Parts: sequence; structure tokens; C-alpha cells
Amino acid sequence: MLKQLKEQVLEANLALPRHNLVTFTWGNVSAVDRQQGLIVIKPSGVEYDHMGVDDMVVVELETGKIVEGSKKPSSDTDTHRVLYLSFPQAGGIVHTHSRHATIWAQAGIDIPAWGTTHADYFYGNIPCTRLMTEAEIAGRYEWETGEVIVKTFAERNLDPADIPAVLVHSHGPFAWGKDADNAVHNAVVLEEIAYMGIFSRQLTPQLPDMQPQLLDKHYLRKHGKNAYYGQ
Ligand SMILES: O=C(CO)[C@@H](O)[C@H](O)COP(=O)(O)O
Repeated sequence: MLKQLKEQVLEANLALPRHNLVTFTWGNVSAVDRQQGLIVIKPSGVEYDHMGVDDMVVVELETGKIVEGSKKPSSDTDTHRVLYLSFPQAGGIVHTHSRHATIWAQAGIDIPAWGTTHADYFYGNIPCTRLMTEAEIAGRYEWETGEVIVKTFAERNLDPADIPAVLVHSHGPFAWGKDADNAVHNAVVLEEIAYMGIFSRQLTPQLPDMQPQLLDKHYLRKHGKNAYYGQ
């Protein structure tokens, strides 16, 4: 079981450069085994070309303690942990600095739902978190990053099962899904809509949000309400 999860996580990490979502090692994918309470995640700072299944690191979901693997887990492991602990349907999580989604994150603004490409995957704006406080940054930064993401969804009454992505202000995107492969798929779509959104907004600076009926038609037809993780 764990060997299979390691292979899935390796494949998902190798898909990041294939989809042009990363420069150097600026991205990480994990998956969770909720029965065993374990996360499998990419090793920190390892080139994707030199990454193998035995490099995957296994940590305890609750404590972050390394239970398998000789390398240091991704520097974002604690953010992944908070999201798994807070978003029960998430089976896989991706963090990258993909260029266009990171532009929106650095600008500190949501990506509005402007088209059916967006609506097929995300039931509304991709939210951008607020700036982190100095205390949060001085604290367990990666853990606090996860908590700011969770607070953003709670304060804005957003459902992470219907909007499986977020922009962390001044940092970059996180995406999730039912497994590692699905999370990468959502990360690719997020980068695509971020790219298209920049130019749509240039062409029409006062770009209106898409009609709610069209958003409903596309998202609910494909996922139904909260059916997202079921498929
Ligand atoms: O967000 C960051 C750094 O700002 C990280 O995502 C790194 O870019 C990748 O770190 P590792 O997963 O290799 O530790």
C-alpha cells in the first residue's frame, strides 16, 4: 500500500516539470494514507531528474515525525499536514511557484471565475489569502501558512471540495484533489486560468465575472455539489 502511494507521489512530482509548473525544485506533491495516518511527500531540494521512489519521505500526519526515508521532507510539509487535517476529502496536495498563478499571489488578488475553463474545475474565485502577520511569519511559518489558508476558506465560507486551490499572498499556489495525480491536474488548470486571466483582464480591464448560471451549469454538471472528491 505505502509502496504504491510512494510510486503515485513520485509520478505526480515528475509531472510538475513535464507540465512546466516548476523551475529548479520549486514545487512539491504529497499524498495521504488516512488509515495509517501517514503522508508521503517529495524530498526537499532534490532535482526531479534524480528523484526515485526510495527518495520519497514518509511522515506521520499528526506529528510530522519522519517514519521512513533518508532525506529531509519538503520544506512545505507542515503546510500539507495542516491542509490534510483540515480538509478531510483531500487525498493529494500540490504546491508550486508556477509563474502565472504566482503573479496573482504576489499581487494579492483572487482569480475571478471568468470562463468555463475555470468553471469546470472551481466553483467560484480562486481565493488569495491575506498577508501573514509578523507573528505568523516568525512562528512555525509553514504550519501558519496552512492555518491562514484554512482561515481564508472558513472566513469566506468557501468549500475546499468545490474550490480545490488557493493563492498564498506573496508566496504562491496550493492545489489539492482526491489523489496526487488529481491534485496535479488541478494545479495545471489553475496555472492555465491564471495565464489566461492576466491577458483577459488586459483586454478588458473592467472584465465582469461570468454569469452565475453559466458557472453553475458547468461546475454542477461536472461535479454536482460537493461531488468533487467522489469521482
Ligand atoms: O515555497 C517554497 C520556497 O519558498 C518551496 O516550495 C520550495 O520552492 C520547494 O521546497 P522543497 O519542496 O524542495 O523543500
